[in-house]
Amino acid sequence: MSITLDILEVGARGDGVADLEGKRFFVPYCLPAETVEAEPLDKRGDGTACDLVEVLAPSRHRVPAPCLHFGTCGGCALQHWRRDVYAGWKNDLIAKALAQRGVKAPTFEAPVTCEPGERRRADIVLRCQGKRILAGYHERGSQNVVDVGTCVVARPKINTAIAALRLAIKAILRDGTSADAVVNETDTGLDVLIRPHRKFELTLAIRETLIALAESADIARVSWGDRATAEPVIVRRTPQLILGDVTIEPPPGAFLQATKRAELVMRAGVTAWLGEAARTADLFAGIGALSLGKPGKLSLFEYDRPSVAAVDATARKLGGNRVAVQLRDLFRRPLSTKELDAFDAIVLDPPRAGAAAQCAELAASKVKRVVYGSCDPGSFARDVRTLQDGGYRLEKLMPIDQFLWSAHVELIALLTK
Ligand SMILES: C[S@@+](CC[C@H](N)C(=O)[O-])C[C@H]1O[C@@H](n2cnc3c(N)ncnc32)[C@H](O)[C@@H]1O
Repeated sequence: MSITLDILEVGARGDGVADLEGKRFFVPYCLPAETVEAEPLDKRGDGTACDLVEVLAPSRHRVPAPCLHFGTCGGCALQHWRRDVYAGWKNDLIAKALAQRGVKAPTFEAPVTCEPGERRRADIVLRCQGKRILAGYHERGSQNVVDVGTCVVARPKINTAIAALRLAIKAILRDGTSADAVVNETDTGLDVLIRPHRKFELTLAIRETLIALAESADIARVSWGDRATAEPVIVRRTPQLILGDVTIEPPPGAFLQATKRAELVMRAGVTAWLGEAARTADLFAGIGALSLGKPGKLSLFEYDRPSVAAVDATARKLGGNRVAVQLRDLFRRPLSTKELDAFDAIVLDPPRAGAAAQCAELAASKVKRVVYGSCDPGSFARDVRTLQDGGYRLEKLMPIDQFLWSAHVELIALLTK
């Protein structure tokens, strides 16, 4: 049975939040001050998740969504919100998380916003359903696949690859089977890793299909298999990322910042805020996108083997002993305070869970400058509180909206001691 709700705010997951008779409700695709009809579904946290049935009284900030799939596709949650008001909400997510942890925050730097058509990394689901191949993203809250013609946030070349993958995979998948494709746009072209969801022998016929796929969509490299064991089937050009004066060949399916603009802004933050630090450590370094090319000695720490191998190959090409990389699980074995004290500056850019154990060690260190990149305001605020208790000040913070129209937000921050 549906109920009528007044939406109070948009919560951290991008849903409208309402209170009715002391109970909390979460409704997708709503905006503050709207009255909506909603269908209560399941319990979620301290409230109930609902389906939106109808917007009865729309907000004056509601705008037409630019994508046909909006409302079904799980990729975007907030295309219906006027851009400036939406941008302010993203800043508030960070400010609220810091305030909840009692962190003293500076006035934020002007936020960096990314535009439609800028996403250079996409995880595409490929599924054979009867005679059809579906190629796109999961539906919101479901394992169903939305067959996406054009993704408005993705780079045009990624859309070309989705269309070509849909055609090519028809010759590979049988009814009821699926795969996914990590599509990265590098600085020298598309790098596609196809991961079948069950064991598939890489036959000659599949190889020929993948070679034809690469030709048809001008893909630089197509690989097959898991990230750890991926086999490049065709390399028409070497995928490369250009990081200042340094060039690196990312492994198939490598983590890339979601937009090139965000990568450049974050690199510029590291350069400007760390200055000429003689010895820098980059923790959770991935392929070194934030630090490679920096002056001085650089030590990178990362637990993904293919990324470490890629950085090591680049370090060897550079020669000398300026760049070193270590395979290390920083959740289980964070750098100790003593190890950290060997550096003048630290860059850290952990996954969504943040870096609790590493920040406990860092808080007790003598390191003067820390640049922290984060994609989760909650874990960031928790870690900064630990650093603040250890004597660090949060000096600068720049919000970066590289996950356009989702509830996620990136940021880069400077802490000093
Ligand atoms: C947000 S990405 C940042 C990568 C890099 N800084 C960049 O800008 O491309 C987080 C990185 O942390 C790595 N990572 C995740 N868990 C880790 C762990 N326990 N120890 C070390 N690295 C980890 C991931 O493999 C990934 O490369």
